[in-house]
Formats: sequence, structure tokens, C-alpha cells
Amino acid sequence: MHVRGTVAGEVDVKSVSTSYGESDLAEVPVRLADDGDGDSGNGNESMRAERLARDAGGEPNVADGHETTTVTLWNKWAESADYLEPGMELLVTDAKEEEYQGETRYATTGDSYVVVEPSFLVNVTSIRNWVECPRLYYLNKLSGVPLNYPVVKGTLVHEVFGDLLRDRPLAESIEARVDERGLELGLLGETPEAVAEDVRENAKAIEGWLEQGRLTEEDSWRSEQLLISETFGIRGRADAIRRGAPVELKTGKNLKKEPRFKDKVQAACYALLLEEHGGEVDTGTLLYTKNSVLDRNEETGDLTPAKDFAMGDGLLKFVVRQRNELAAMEVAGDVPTGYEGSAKCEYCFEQDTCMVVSGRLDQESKAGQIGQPLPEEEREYFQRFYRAIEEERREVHREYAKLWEQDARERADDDRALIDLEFVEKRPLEGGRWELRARRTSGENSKLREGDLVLASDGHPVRGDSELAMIERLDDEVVLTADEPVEVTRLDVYPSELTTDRLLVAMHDALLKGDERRKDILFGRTEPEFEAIPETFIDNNDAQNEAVTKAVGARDCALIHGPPGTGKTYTIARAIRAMVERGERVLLSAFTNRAVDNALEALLEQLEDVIDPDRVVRVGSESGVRDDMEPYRLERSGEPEDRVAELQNAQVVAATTATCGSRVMKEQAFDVALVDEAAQLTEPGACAAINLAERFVLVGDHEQLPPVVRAENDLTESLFERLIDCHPEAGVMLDRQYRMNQRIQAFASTEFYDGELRPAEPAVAARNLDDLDGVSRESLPDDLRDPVSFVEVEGEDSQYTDSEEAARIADLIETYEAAGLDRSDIGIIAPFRAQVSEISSHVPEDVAVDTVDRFQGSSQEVIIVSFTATGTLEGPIFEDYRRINVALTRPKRALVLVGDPTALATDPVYERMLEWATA
Ligand SMILES: Nc1ncnc2c1ncn2[C@@H]1O[C@H](COP(=O)(O)OP(=O)(O)OP(=O)(O)O)[C@@H](O)[C@H]1O
Repeated sequence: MHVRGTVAGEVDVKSVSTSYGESDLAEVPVRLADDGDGDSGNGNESMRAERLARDAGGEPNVADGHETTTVTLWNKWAESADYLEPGMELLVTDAKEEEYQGETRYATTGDSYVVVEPSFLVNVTSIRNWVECPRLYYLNKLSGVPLNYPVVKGTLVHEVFGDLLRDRPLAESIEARVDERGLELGLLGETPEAVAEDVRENAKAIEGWLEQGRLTEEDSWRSEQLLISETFGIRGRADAIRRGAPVELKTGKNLKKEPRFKDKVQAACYALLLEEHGGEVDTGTLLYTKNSVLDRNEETGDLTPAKDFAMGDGLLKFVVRQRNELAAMEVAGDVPTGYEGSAKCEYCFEQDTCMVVSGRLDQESKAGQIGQPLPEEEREYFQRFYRAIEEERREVHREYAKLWEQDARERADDDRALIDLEFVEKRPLEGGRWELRARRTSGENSKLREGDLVLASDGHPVRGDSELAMIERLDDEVVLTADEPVEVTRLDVYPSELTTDRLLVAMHDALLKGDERRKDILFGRTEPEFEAIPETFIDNNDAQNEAVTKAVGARDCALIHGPPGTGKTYTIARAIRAMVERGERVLLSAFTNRAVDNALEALLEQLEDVIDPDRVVRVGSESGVRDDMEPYRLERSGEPEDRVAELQNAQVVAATTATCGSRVMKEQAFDVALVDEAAQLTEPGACAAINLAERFVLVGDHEQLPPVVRAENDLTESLFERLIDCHPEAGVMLDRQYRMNQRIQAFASTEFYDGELRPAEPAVAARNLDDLDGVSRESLPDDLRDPVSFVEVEGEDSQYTDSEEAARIADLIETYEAAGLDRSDIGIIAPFRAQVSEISSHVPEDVAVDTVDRFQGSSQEVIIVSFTATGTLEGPIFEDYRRINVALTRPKRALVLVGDPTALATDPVYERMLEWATA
């Protein structure tokens, strides 16, 4: 029986005498998980709780779901109780039920595991680092994985191992894998021949060992597998599974008989994961590939690369206790000092880094501190953002939990999965990988896109057969590539922590490695300076010209505020051209690939005849980069020297901010970083790009969509917005728009831009549908002839959908088509996903219907907005006024608002909007 609940009070830890001698025990007051009656908000949560409560079996205790009882943790598990704090979640497996003074209590048994905060998913490598030293785990989080040869070689050997398991010939595998890493090897100054030789030597150990296995018996193997445990709160990718047991590859040497302890810990984590998936794991294998490279005459000891060990119960439980300590510390928001473990600092390679970080952040540390602490405000900033990023990480963990808390239907309704696929075929690809195909049986929407990494499963992403796969094509048929074949019937969004990891590193680099003057600017201690630039760059738009002048002349930074359609992209392109002409090396970045490609497209036009197109490089993955920008994309594979030359010679490098945090980009330096969509970036997100340059220019509009984050905290305000407030003199607002008819822009201008936004030219101001070929406003009904119209629909009671509005919108589309408009010129915006689906089911398939977020950055001839507003406008319709600003500023020639005026009039902003629309 499993018991799960929340710690409801202080924990009592004591020692008692039993018939077996002295025993430790901890009595934990636990409020058992809800049985489902109380929690109306989340059906899945309650279903899971119900299941667990049923497992817990305590009828009177769990009947109302809020009963507090006592759970006794015996012996070593009492250690885990030390970290428990009220409010933390606790799970005890195989607990026994006890009656005590008429109350049902629970206690651990010999088979039990105690898991602290099971929904905090700890990575296997994190547990390994933690066991080595908790402080090392922390330092690794802050500094990320650097670009160095051992890391790249390690990756290569792992890849070759995977290939061998998939029966790819060794020589072919090494050649292909080394080639794929051309760019990284080039940056490290390595030659492919030397690296191939090094990898070959390490691979000998693998090959020899595989041969042995094959000669003696029928081995069942599978390569790298992603494993997630909902019970133990652990996840990771095992290098390989042989006969159901984990095999870990280490590129180092080990001359002892036994595997290293920390390596055993890692294998033990995988054993726990495998057991949860129904396996019985009694051994683990560590393969030390360097052992086969060593010369028997020079080294003494056990040179066998493969070392097996028995997977004992004690080790598995130790691993869970370590994981508990880590999870509890993270959840409590504490920072490890190193005293938690027994590692000796004098043997640690990271001792210096540890002391520097401790010194600068004034942290308690076993290794001690060196250097002066950062100013107090910087340390405070560090802590605040560290916490915010960790909260964001927990939100990613919640996304994982949804993989098992929500059923397939709920996930599909949440756009997080494509379900009910019909498996078509699996086809082996070159290199031992697989192509998987499945047919979609419904036209449902989802967040999944081509190029995404997904969990492809035969029915359940965690409990079923599941693989990490890449979506190659997504239309009526889904085409995937994966390492192992799986009979796909379902795809789930893979919640990645990569972005969160990179935010932390970017913040760390900005504060601990950042230039002092840069920090003075970021913390408002110094005013940005500008060099006088006499040149005129743009002669028909003063604000744009001033923006380029500021960007070019900025010694520290410039901030370009660009409301909708004001020529941000054009201004950026013009500014970069001027910088390039001055001989500067420029980084062009933005939050999304789409924005990077848009800006790059405009820039290429400007750079014609200015520089050789070879000196413009787009860094990104094949699936991320738009097809027409593919010729500029930096190829990673190939001859190292050539690949590096291509990057180092580039005068303009374009990449998303996430890519700016990659190992390769972090090695690059620029004179200036220009970041578009900056109002959509968190502070650390923007730092990832600006850390790489001497000076920076941020371009954005803080009156449009804010950063996309899951948690509500300091990450929701962009660096752009904060700096505009802090250094208004560094900012310029572009105030002439080239998009909307004057009538359309009027409301946004007064409401969001202090009335300063104006049409750039009379032709823009006067735009209307008559300008379009074959369209005549005359043939439209009276109430749709004005560029802005309001269509009244009485609200429905259902909160997230309104079928009446959807039906009216379908009529409107027919009306516009009858007046000669092409329906590809119409866009429909609705506040909720549910209403988007509702409208989609009423209108022809090729009409674009979406939420505001998907429309940001684009424009259409005609935009129809469905407000889906009911009675008293309860609940956020567009959540945030910035969203309505985006919605109302997408159209060029006509805007139609569809909604219930009575409901809308209950909110002052929407009331003013109504006055304008019906004027
Ligand atoms: N100074 C200018 N003179 C003439 N046309 C201009 C000028 N600046 C911008 N434009 C035109 O205005 C249109 C919008 O410009 P651009 O695409 O740069 O806007 P944007 O601000 O990036 O738009 P969004 O708000 O969608 O991001 C383009 O067609 C562009 O060519």
C-alpha cells in the first residue's frame, strides 16, 4: 500500500529500544492526499489522489480526504525526515497500516521507500554529482557544461556505443559521428584523424565486450532510453539496457575491481527506474572504456573495462535518501554548502571555482571563500532570480507530472498530445536509427510542431513503450525519427529543462563574469553614454533615424521601442548595416526562430553590396531555420577547420537567444548584440545574448506580449521594460506606423502609446478594402464598411466557448468572400483555445484561427476578434490588456469585433474600446 500526503506539522525524530536494539524513528504528521471530493479545479489531480487514497486503504482517514494521521518512518528513513518541512509532499511505498488508540496510522516496512517531494523530478546525473559533493551539483547548475575536449569526446564515445548496439559498423559510426561534431572539434583545435583514433581506442573496450556477450548467449539489448519515475521522482537516460539491467559507459579509467561508488549510484538510479517499469534488476554494469587503451605493462590493476556489481537493496535505498536530500533542499530554496557530504575539498578539481563562487556570493562553503563579495544589490538580484528560475523549473516538473496525472483525452484537450494515431510502419534508416509513421485520425490542434522533440509512445508516454523522437513531418501523417522502433499511437510534448538550465547559466555569467561597467548600467548605477553620429541613416522617418543613430552611437546600450507596424525590422536592418560598415562584428538575436529569420531577411536586403553573403551566418537547427534562410545556416558537420572558419569569419551571426546559450555560441564574442522581440525575453534570457557582446541594442514593445514563462515571478518583467524605466534617455519610440488604417490604430494609440502613434503616410491612414484587387466595400452590408465594426452577439453562459459567436464569424467570412475578399486574407483571434476549436469547426479549414500569442508579429488584411465574453466579464478574457493591444493591431484594412457589449462594458478598457468601435 502506498501512502501519499502533505507534511502537516513538526516532525518528531527519536530513538527507541526495540527487541532488535536501538532504532531511530520519525513520526510525521501527514495530511493524506485528497480523495477527489474537495478539489473541483483539477479532475486529474483528484483522480490520482483517489487512486492513492485507495491504495492507502484507510477508509475513515481518507474518507473526507483531509484527515491528518501519523506516518512513522523507521531506521534510516528517519534521516529523510530531517529535511521534511510542513507543506512538503511525502510518499511511502509498501507502508503498513496500524491501529493506534482508535486511529489508523501508517509505518514503513522493510520493503518501503520514502520519497520526499516525489513530484520534484531529479536528474540521474544530478544525483551522481550530489553524491560526489552537493556543492558540486550546485556549481554545475550555475556554470553549465563547458566546451572542452573531454566533454565532446565523451559524447562521441556514447554516440558510437549507441550505434554499435544498433548494429552500425564501427568504422562507419566513428567516421559519421566525428564528422557531425566538426564545428565543435574545430573550435577546440582538434583534427578529425586524431579524434577518430582516440574514439576508436575507447570503442575497442565496447566492441570487445559486446563480442563477448554475443558469443556466450542471446543478449537482449537496447540503446539509450529515457526513463521517468513517478514514484521516486527521478528521471534520466540510461546509456543502455542489457537483459533488463542498466549499463553505464564511462570514458575514464578504473583499475579497481569494483566500479566507482558514484558510478554505482548512477546505475542504481536506473535500476530504480527500470524496476518501476516492471523489471527485476539485480546487477549493474559499468564500462570504463579507457581501460582498454592502457598498456598492461605500465599499469597495474584490473584492466577489464566492464565491471559488474550486485544491485543491493541498501544501495537503492541510499540513492533514494540522497535524492530526498537534494529535492528537499531545492524545494526549500536552500544552497548546499558542501558540509552535507563527506567529500574532501583538497582532492576536488572544482575547489577554486567553488571558493570563488562562495566568495563572490558570500555563501557558506566547506572549501572556503576567496575574493570580495559582489555588491549587496547584485547578490540580492542573484538570489531573487535564482529562486525565480528554480520556480520555473518546478513548473517544468509539473508538466512532467501531467504526463501521468492527465489521461490521454485530457492531454489532447490541453493541446499537449496527439492521440489515437494509427501506427503505419517502422523503417530502418542508415546508421541504425528508425523512421516511424502514423496516421492522424482527427484534425485536432496541438502545440506539437515539425522539428520538435516528443515522447512517442505506444499508448502511454511514461508507463508504455516510449521513445524520444523528432517530428520530421506533421500533416495527415506523422513522420518521426527515433533511435529505437516503437509502434507509435500517441505523441506527447516533451517538457524540456534546457531553457531553464540556460537561464541560470546566463544569469550567473552576467553577474559573476560580467564586465563592471555593464553591470553598472544594468543596475542603474551609471548612465549609458552615446557617441555623436552626424550621419543621416533614414531620411523619411525621424524616429527611426534617431533609433539607428542611438544604436550605432551607443557605448553601452540603446533601447528601441517599436509599437505595431512601425518598422522595427527595417530599423534593425538599417542599424546593423551601419555597424557592419563600421567594421563591427554583430550578433542578431531574438526570442523566436521566426523573428530571427524575419530580421535576417530584411538585413540581407540591406547588406547587398556591403558584405560578402558568406560572412552572414545563421546558427540554428535545420528544423528551426526557415527554408529560405537555409543557405546561410552554419553547417556543424564537416572538416573542423572549415566549419570554424565559417563561423569566425562571419561578421553577422544570427541565432535565437536560447542558441546564444549553447556551448558553441558561448565561445563567440561580438562588438554589438542586437536583440529583437526583447520585451518577450526574461532578464536572464536577454542576458544570454548580451553577455556575448561589448554593447547591446534591445528592440521591442513592452505594451505587447510579455515573456513566456510558466511561473508568476520576477521573470515576467523583461529587461527591456526595466531598462526603459531605468534609462529613458537610452530609448527611442518609433511613432509612425506603416500598417493600419487610421481608424484602426486610433484606440491602441490613445490607450497604449499616449496618443503618439500615427500613420506614417497618408496612404497608410487611408487604407481600406477597396485597395484590394476585386474587393468592393459597396457590396458589404452597411455595418461592415467602416474599417472598424462591432457585431453584437449576446453572450453565452459557458465560460470558454461561444458557439453563437462562432456561427456569426462563419457568416462574416461568407459575407467578406461574397464581397470579393480572399479568405486567406482574414485572421480570427479568440481568447481561449476552446473557442479557437469552436470557431475552427464552423469556418472553412484554411481560415487562420488562433489565440493572440500565435498572431503576435504578424498582420492580416482583415482581423475578426471573438471576445467570448459572458455576463459580467468574469475571468480574464484576454488576461492582460497587452494581449488586446496585440489583437487590435494585427489588421491593415478592417477590424471586426464580435462580442456581448453588456459584458464588455463592465471593464473600463473594454468599455472605451466599445465606444471607439461603435463611434
Ligand atoms: N522608413 C520607412 N520608409 C518606408 N517604408 C518603411 C519604413 N519603415 C518601415 N517601412 C515599411 O513598413 C512595413 C512594416 O515594417 P516592418 O516589417 O519593419 O515593421 P515591424 O515594426 O517590424 O512590424 P511588427 O510590428 O509586425 O514587428 C514594411 O513594409 C516596411 O517596408
